[in-house]
Amino acid sequence: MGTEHTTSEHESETTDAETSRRNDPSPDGTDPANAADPASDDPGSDGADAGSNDATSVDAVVESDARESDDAETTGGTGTTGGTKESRSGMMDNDRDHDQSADPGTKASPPETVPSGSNRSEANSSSTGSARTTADAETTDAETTADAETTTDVDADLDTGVDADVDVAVDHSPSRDRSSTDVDLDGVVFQGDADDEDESQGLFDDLLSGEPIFENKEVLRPSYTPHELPHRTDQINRMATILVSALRGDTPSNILIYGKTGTGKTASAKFVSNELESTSKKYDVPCEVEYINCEVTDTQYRVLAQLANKFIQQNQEVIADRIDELETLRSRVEDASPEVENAPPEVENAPPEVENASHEVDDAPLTNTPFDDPDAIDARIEELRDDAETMEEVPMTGWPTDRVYSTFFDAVDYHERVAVIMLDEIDKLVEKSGDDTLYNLSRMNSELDNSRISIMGISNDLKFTDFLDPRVKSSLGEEEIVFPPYDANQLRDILQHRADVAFKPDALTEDVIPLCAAFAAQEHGDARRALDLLRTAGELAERSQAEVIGEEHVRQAQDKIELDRVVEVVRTLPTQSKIVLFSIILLEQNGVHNINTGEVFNIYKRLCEEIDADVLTQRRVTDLISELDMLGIVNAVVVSKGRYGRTKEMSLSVPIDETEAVLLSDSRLGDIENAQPFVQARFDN
Ligand SMILES: Nc1ncnc2c1ncn2[C@@H]1O[C@H](COP(=O)(O)OP(=O)(O)OP(=O)(O)O)[C@@H](O)[C@H]1O
Repeated sequence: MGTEHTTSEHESETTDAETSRRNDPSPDGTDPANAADPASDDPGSDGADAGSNDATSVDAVVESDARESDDAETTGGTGTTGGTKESRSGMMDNDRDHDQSADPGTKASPPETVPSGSNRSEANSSSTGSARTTADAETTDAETTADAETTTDVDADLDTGVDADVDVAVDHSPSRDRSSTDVDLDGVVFQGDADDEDESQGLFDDLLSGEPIFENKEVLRPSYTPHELPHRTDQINRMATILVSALRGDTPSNILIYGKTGTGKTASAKFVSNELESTSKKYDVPCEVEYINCEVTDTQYRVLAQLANKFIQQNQEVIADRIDELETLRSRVEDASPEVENAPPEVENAPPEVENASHEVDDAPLTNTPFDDPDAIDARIEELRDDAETMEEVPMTGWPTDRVYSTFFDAVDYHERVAVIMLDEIDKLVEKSGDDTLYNLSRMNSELDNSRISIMGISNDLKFTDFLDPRVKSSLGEEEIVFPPYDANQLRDILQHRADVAFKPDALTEDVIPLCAAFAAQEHGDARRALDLLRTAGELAERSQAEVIGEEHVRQAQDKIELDRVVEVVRTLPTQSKIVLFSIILLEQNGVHNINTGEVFNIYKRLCEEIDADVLTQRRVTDLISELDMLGIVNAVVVSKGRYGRTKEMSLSVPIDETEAVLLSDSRLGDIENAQPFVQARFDN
């Protein structure tokens, strides 16, 4: 396999990319918010028109006018976007004056804007069942009806087996189409319920009728990559300082990033990677970042296979570009050639100015190229095609690991480049499959001829390096960057930046952000939790058709998130723990306070017998209670009973009804029809 040194036209690529970004009204070129939001199909304005072409076209004009005005507003926002995107790309070349505050997310939000203003009133007036038609609409419809009504004779073979002449009155008018489709069968008129077929029942209209609170909800989702990361400037600058060597053609040191969950590790690393890649394109320095989430890709085989396939894909693109360039060069050589007989016929017939132009362009196209004659170009094109053909993608299973490794090795070394491999949740990879992958990756540079790799590991487990081979540990941890938890004030800033983009102006009362920040600060300064709270509070407010989000919505959101967490934890408990928890619930339901281990054990035993489960010893049950305590499901304290020794007294820390419902949804516990007798018998043993 030959070695290709890239000469692809990065400058023109960059320009194209920038142009398309400027023209694109969405924050990232693709706006998941708009794509995902069902309201973007403008349900409000369509309802009335279903089934009538005439009506549809009339309304479509009105609607498109309304949309045009919306679009005009949207375009204003687009300018901001382009500016922000462009300014971001200056980070690696020390142009840090970019305006991070102009977040692209501020722009266009078609789904929410459609139902508001003039479109909104049209939506409301036109799509909620028969009583919905407005006076204006009726006038227009009435005018249209007179001309539009036609009658068609249809031979219908009915179920009765009788051929009958059926007169179908087809009414093209909007109003008739909306109200009925009447079938006249030998004088008997069957009234079809056109409302059922052609119109919505207004299910969504009420929900759409309130002012939307969100401007762009996606900005609060975990999948959104923010374009500004307050309170992470130091960490971002440190990463940039280390990685800038990649742009100088040197190998950057490996980096390990630590920090608790939700402290912005992934968001910051991705931000820096995007900057690195866009700057590398700008300066035409081959540098790529490959991201792997090791929670999902957690074996050596899969990590290497995924990397190999990504590099193979990139190599194919590089080869295709190179072949294009060579073919262009080849045709310039042909055009410049005096041997007219070699020229294709259409060139002979071309108008004189075209022929002259092509001769003017280049008299000696091979000067300053490694090729002496056209045959050498052809040979190189052939060689590149062979390379592309021999690059075989790695299947997701089935190959021996050393074959996967060598395929990855060849792929990464195919041309000159610096590759940064970002291993998110790197501790999960080590936990699942040891440190072989990291060992192999960290010693690759000494064997690579054309390329260099650098590893960026991200982990929220500070201790995972304890399990690494000392060589791997020292190589991986060349640079370490710690992400401390956010405090409430920092979370407040983060939320404020996002809220400015996510919500309509004045959608939040002033205590909402501080409260979300305070709740999340209690959860070890987790920005993800803070954003979830804010989004959920907005959704709850929207659901209750409130005009603004208030403190009560944040509290409800906190309860909801907490409950969701509990439900998930309880649902995934092992059966034995579920039986223990169910015993505690039964005791609480019967008014027992300060429940002790003995009481729990007695009921637990009965329940196990009832559902044919193994009965564990009381000591094991005590351990399971401690685990439930650690998960925050029960609150257990050890109390001394004097000469009777010590015991655990416990109470439930989670909502009793919801927890019971989750437990009973387990097929084994759900079989217990009436558990009361077990509780009555709790003192029997
Ligand atoms: N400084 C910040 N500014 C804006 N948003 C932030 C900031 N820090 C974190 N976030 C947001 O918080 C969420 C969690 O961040 P991220 O995924 O980067 O955390 P993490 O430290 O990688 O967490 P984990 O270890 O659980 O993967 C993301 O939605 C991210 O956009």
